[in-house]
Amino acid sequence: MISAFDTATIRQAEYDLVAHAPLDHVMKKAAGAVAETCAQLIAARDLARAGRVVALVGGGDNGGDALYAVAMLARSAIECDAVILHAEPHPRGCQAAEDAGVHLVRPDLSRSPRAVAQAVARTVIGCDVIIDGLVGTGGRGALREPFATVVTLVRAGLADAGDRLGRTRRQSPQTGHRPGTSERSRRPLVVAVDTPSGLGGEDGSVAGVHLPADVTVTMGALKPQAVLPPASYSVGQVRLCDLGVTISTPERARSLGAGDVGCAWSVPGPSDHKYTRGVAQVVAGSTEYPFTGVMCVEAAARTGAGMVRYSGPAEASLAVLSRVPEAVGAPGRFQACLLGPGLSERDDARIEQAGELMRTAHAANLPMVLDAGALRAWRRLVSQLPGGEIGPLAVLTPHAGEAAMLLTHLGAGSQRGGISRAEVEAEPLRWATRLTECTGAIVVLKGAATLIVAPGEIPYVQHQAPAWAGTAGSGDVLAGILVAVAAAAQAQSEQAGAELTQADLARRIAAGVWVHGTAARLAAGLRPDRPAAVDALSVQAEDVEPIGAGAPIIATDIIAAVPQAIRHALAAGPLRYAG
Ligand SMILES: NC(=O)C1=CN([C@@H]2O[C@H](COP(=O)(O)OP(=O)(O)OC[C@H]3O[C@@H](n4cnc5c(N)ncnc54)[C@H](OP(=O)(O)O)[C@@H]3O)[C@@H](O)[C@H]2O)[C@@H](O)CC1
Ligand SMILES: Nc1ncnc2c1ncn2[C@@H]1O[C@H](COP(=O)(O)OP(=O)(O)O)[C@@H](O)[C@H]1O
Repeated sequence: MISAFDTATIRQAEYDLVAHAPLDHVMKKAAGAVAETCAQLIAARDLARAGRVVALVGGGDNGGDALYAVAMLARSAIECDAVILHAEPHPRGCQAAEDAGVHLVRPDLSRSPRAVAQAVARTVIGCDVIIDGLVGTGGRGALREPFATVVTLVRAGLADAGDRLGRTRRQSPQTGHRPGTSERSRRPLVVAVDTPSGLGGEDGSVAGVHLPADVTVTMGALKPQAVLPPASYSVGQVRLCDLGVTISTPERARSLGAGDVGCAWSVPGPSDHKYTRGVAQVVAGSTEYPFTGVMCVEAAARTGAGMVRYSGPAEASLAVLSRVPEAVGAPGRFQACLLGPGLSERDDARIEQAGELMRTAHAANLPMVLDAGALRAWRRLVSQLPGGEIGPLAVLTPHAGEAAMLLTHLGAGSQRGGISRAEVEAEPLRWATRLTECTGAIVVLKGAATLIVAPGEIPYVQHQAPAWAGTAGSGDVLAGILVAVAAAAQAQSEQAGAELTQADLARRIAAGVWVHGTAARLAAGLRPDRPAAVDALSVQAEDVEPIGAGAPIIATDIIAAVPQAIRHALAAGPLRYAG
């Protein structure tokens, strides 16, 4: 499990730590992790020369970390510059850097932000690694000048370097030349100290310009920006430097890893059979989208449901049964239902059928997954339930557009009017939380990072899915996985004679989201574990996964890879013994 804590909590824990150990001692540990990371990245460039690092230094302890880091690198013969962008940089850090032979660049800070930024841009040209030590946890609000212009210009320079690299690659068919490893990684890599400068929001929101990192070496514990979108899209690979801080307050957000999923996963034993493994009922597909049901049903079956029942229009049923003959068309008992993928609001018969199943599930307190068409038909469906309440075991799976639509419909926005998709994308945690508050349901807000939020619970955020997963039908596959997971959770509770709780269901659903993302990774040819926050010193440079790694996939490829993803989770989970 990866846990992120509020910045204020971590800062307090750091204060408690430095009350017992000298701050410089702790800073040198932090700086050591940054230096080690830079050295690994440079080693992976396979250069004929020693490599060159430029640190951007602000006025706080974050700048101090950067200065100590370049001091360490300079002592191992790497050429280092430190650009001092504050009138009062960390004095002992400056001294250490100077003593180690770091070239200190001091732009005239009385000049315009553009002039200062140009001096920075000149210094970073041709370097291998930029250390971003402008601001860390002490950052407040949007970056001020000259940092904002410095960051804007450095970003533009990095984009340019990337473009030039792209042109080199495109030339290769004519020249027959294939860029080598060092050539391919010519763009300077950005290593953020603690947190990329400009990413200060506690809820993952981003205000103003920021410097995206390839690697973020974070100190003590993960900050919210490391896991919460959209900020988390700019942290690159996160490496945790364990300073030995102790935090006893609850997390801000958590992410399940393979081992957690392995623990949470229902595995059949000798006394199990299809009914104890969970029966999933799917209402999906329509005359307009007859194949949607195929994806939901096959995904549910491959996720391990004991049985999948399917209801849909005749042409869709035919498509489902010819692709998944194991599916059962007859109605009957079920432990969780999925309503909505490919459901057209104009298809009254199907909406009526979904409504009936929803009433059955609601009366029996069974989990139900509501996706796509069921979210659009919210008013018609939910008004039929006692008190118009969907219940705690409902799982809503909107993407940002559907979440905006539902929030608007529920009157959750400001008085001015509705909520837009862009607003949800800018503050996904805020709006997913609002949606759980309005409905009492578990909300799975889909995106590059998918949030799983239940009222009063610590939210889960899962980042496994590569961007290749954003393809038509991928959400239907997810919905199929989730109904199987929910059915298994309900079946297991029935076996144990206990009620399935919302918190337990939310955790299982997060495990299902992990399986979807990991299956997409495997299908795209990526290794199953996305490089994640781990011990700073144990990771190799090749663990930095570039954007665009992998290959295109279609939704059915994800389904095919589901068993392999589950196998990976079970292998990482606990050993299980019968009895
Ligand atoms: N404490 C510990 O135990 C350890 C702490 N460690 C490290 O220290 C970091 C925290 O250090 P910190 O508290 O000095 O804050 P830091 O992030 O450097 O920022 C302060 C500077 O930023 C400036 N500034 C703020 N907002 C700004 C804006 N919007 N735009 C522009 N400037 C802005 C602010 O300026 P001011 O507002 O004061 O004028 C001030 O100069 C933490 O992230 C970790 O890396 C490690 O060494 C391990 C041990
Ligand atoms: N950029 C992205 N990176 C990773 N996953 C993505 C990205 N964009 C979309 N996804 C995932 O793809 C799925 C798309 O779901 P949805 O929008 O409902 O598609 P559809 O309705 O076509 O099935 C979701 O699981 C979402 O998390």
